[in-house]
Amino acid sequence: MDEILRTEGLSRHFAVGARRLTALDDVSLRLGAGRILGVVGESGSGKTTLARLVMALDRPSAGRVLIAGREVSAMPPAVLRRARTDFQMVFQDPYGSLDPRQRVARIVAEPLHLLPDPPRGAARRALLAATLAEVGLEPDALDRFPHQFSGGQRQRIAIARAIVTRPRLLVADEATSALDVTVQRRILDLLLGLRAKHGIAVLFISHDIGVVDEICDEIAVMRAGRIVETGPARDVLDAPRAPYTRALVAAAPRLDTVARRAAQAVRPSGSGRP
Ligand SMILES: Nc1ncnc2c1ncn2[C@@H]1O[C@H](COP(=O)(O)OP(=O)(O)OP(=O)(O)O)[C@@H](O)[C@H]1O
Repeated sequence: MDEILRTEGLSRHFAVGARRLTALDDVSLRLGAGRILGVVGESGSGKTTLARLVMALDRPSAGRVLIAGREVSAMPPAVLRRARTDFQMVFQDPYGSLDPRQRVARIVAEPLHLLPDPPRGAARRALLAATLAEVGLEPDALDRFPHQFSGGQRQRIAIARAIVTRPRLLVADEATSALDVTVQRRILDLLLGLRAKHGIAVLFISHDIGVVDEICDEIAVMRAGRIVETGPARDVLDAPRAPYTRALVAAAPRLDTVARRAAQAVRPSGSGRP
């Protein structure tokens, strides 16, 4: 496997008063180039902590993060800054994650300062317009402000910002959770399109197993900071081994297919596939 992301024995403890809280406990994951790995689990299971460690926004208490073979969790700041062109993040809140005072051109261009020789003038404008086209927005969007766009369009702007340096890894933390179902579908299609066209790998973090089902090749199920089950999406969803995964699949609210799987998963003899 041409590996883009690997975490090895990743742990993160926080001091909460006199107590030590373990947010992440010995998490080892691998993500191949151009693959989509879903990390699913309920609130508080450690998903955002994992995302922040992968993005090197936080340092692990133990273990390490390697992106394209380089240990980002131990890089000095100047080296890390350059490496960041290779991995970018899309956040949950399409309203809060874009600065309302800046025009879209400025917002999307923000990561370009990480490049050793950022494009300027007409070349910069052309790159920004081409990047907007990649996410399905017209070039005139560059001169507008975030409030002039819908939630789904804002998330497209956030994705444009994340791909402007042509990263090989996107970390999407609940990136579709604030959107209604039809808009959510279109954003998932956009991520799938970017993977197909550019081979971008995605670490797709969500509490929603139905959404994960729609987009992911592999799934890691998290509970209380630990991975309880991991494997190809079809295997994990069609025949969950861990009781916790079975309960998650059974509780998935939306998709008929998921409900069908849940019925199978809870049948005593139910390891068969639909
Ligand atoms: N900076 C921090 N200080 C103290 N505790 C923290 C900190 N960050 C996270 N935690 C705790 O770590 C645990 C995991 O939190 P995390 O945000 O990673 O979970 P999550 O799965 O992303 O949940 P959610 O979907 O609600 O964001 C929680 O108990 C949380 O309260």
